Amino acid sequence: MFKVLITDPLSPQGIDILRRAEDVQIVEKTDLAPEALLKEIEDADALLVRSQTQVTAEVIQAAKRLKAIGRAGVGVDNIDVDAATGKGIIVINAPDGNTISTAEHTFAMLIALARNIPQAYQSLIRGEWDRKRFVGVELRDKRLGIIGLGRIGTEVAKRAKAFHMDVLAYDPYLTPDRAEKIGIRQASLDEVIQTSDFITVHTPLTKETRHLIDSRAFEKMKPGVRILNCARGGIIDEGALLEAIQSGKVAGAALDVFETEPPGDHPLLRLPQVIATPHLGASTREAQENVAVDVCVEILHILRGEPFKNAVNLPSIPAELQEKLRPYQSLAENLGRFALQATQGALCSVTVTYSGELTGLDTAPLTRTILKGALSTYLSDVNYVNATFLAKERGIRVTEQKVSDLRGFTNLITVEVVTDRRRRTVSGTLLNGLGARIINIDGYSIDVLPRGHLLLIQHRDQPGAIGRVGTLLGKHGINIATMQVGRRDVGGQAIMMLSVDKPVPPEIRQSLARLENIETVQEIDL
Ligand SMILES: NC(=O)c1ccc[n+]([C@@H]2O[C@H](COP(=O)([O-])OP(=O)(O)OC[C@H]3O[C@@H](n4cnc5c(N)ncnc54)[C@H](O)[C@@H]3O)[C@@H](O)[C@H]2O)c1
Ligand SMILES: O=C(O)[C@H](O)COP(=O)(O)O
Repeated sequence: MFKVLITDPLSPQGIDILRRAEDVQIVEKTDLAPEALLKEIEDADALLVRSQTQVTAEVIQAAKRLKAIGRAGVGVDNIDVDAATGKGIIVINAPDGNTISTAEHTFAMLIALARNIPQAYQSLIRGEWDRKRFVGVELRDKRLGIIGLGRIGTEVAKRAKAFHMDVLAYDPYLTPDRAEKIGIRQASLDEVIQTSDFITVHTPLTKETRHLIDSRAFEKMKPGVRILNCARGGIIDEGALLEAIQSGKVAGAALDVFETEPPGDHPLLRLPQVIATPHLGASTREAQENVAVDVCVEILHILRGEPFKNAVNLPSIPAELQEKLRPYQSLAENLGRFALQATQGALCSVTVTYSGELTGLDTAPLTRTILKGALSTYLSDVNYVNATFLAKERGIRVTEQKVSDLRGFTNLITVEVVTDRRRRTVSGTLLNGLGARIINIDGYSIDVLPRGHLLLIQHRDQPGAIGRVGTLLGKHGINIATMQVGRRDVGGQAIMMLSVDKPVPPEIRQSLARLENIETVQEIDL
């Protein structure tokens, strides 16, 4: 039974999906105090949140079984994604479900800001009839500067064009092709800031975008500019905005989000030029249904070990590529495990070489699997999510290359590991209809099924060495299932690769290593 903890209000349409799942126990506790969350998360398998719950490193550390954190929405700035990645916890979001709602909300704010609608309404319900004070401005022919032209920014741009606005956008990751397709002009941040009549931000809140609009930016703006933030508090420096409004530089601002939420008695909210909503961008029935359904479906997939999408801490793999790589996954993991177990010592670097039909594919997911296999030799909590992160954290160099040398196979994966003790190279292939095989170790050709208990013995190619190994294992009741011998020169260095029916205890391995002409003995468990 999987415990799914829900700590922010989620649409019942999503929760019902989990309710119908026989392997899920739902614990729905919104407004948990931080201490109570630390307790409740301990035995949870998944956590579902919106933007309110602060999923800090402390919360993630307290979790003993957590496999996934689902964000029913876009922004994950309330989740310590690095801490989750370090612990191998998948973080997913629901990026598409609230785009239209947030774009429409931004547009509602834009019009309300241009025509002073909230202020006029307040005045009217106070019993006044003031038509002079609330004279607004038209949107037609005004320049709208959009900072961040992703999903929401693009929808805002389309609506602005319908209102005959002159749309300019700054987004460092926007290609000229996309800008042309949307029908807007791409510009530098400075041009957007200096020439726009309205400026709206639609970036995530990151180290790069925090206070992207600060006092220096306000200085460069056109007098009378109007500012909108329906993305994240903190992209605009609230102190600088306050000064810019008070000085008369900025004519008005529309804010849906704040650096601290709720903002409390914020000085910006006391200014008549500021209109605001309490983070309502995604608050429509449609958006909430969309994001809750999306995230609940995906969380079930993750818990059940099925393919899923929208992971924030994993690169997304197109379904077609996943299909092509799937047969190689187990070989890749076993090559990683084999290489490091056969080598021992502190891992310094891993080089993976792909040949044959693999050269035409994006093999990064396989390299990640190889790393997972290798690191699982000495780390207990390594998984597909944190393998690359843990390797980086430990300063392990990971290199991927593609070559045409196939040695007669249609596909070939070669893993070279370098530890503080030695270097080892292991190659494997997927044989058509016969499954995976390890076909080479350090240049010695072999043919071994990568599974079960294996013994890798390095010896000198002398008469009697093989017999002595067989006799000693037999004496201790260890049955040899298969044995392969590889050598380069007669009488020189050689290897034996044995698969045995049960684990070989350390004292027997030591006895084997003391036999005449035997040099090293490594046990490998796959
Ligand atoms: N108010 C709300 O209720 C609400 C609802 C949904 C989303 N949001 C916020 O809106 C943000 C945008 O959502 P989205 O779905 O459009 O995301 P998105 O990922 O589709 O778009 C973000 C865009 O910002 C751009 N960007 C990143 N760094 C930038 C920088 N330094 N300068 C300029 N552009 C930069 C990216 O290239 C991308 O195109 C989310 O991150 C979230 O914080 C708020
Ligand atoms: O990033 C988002 O999706 C929005 O800010 C919505 O946040 P919410 O789920 O708390 O409304």
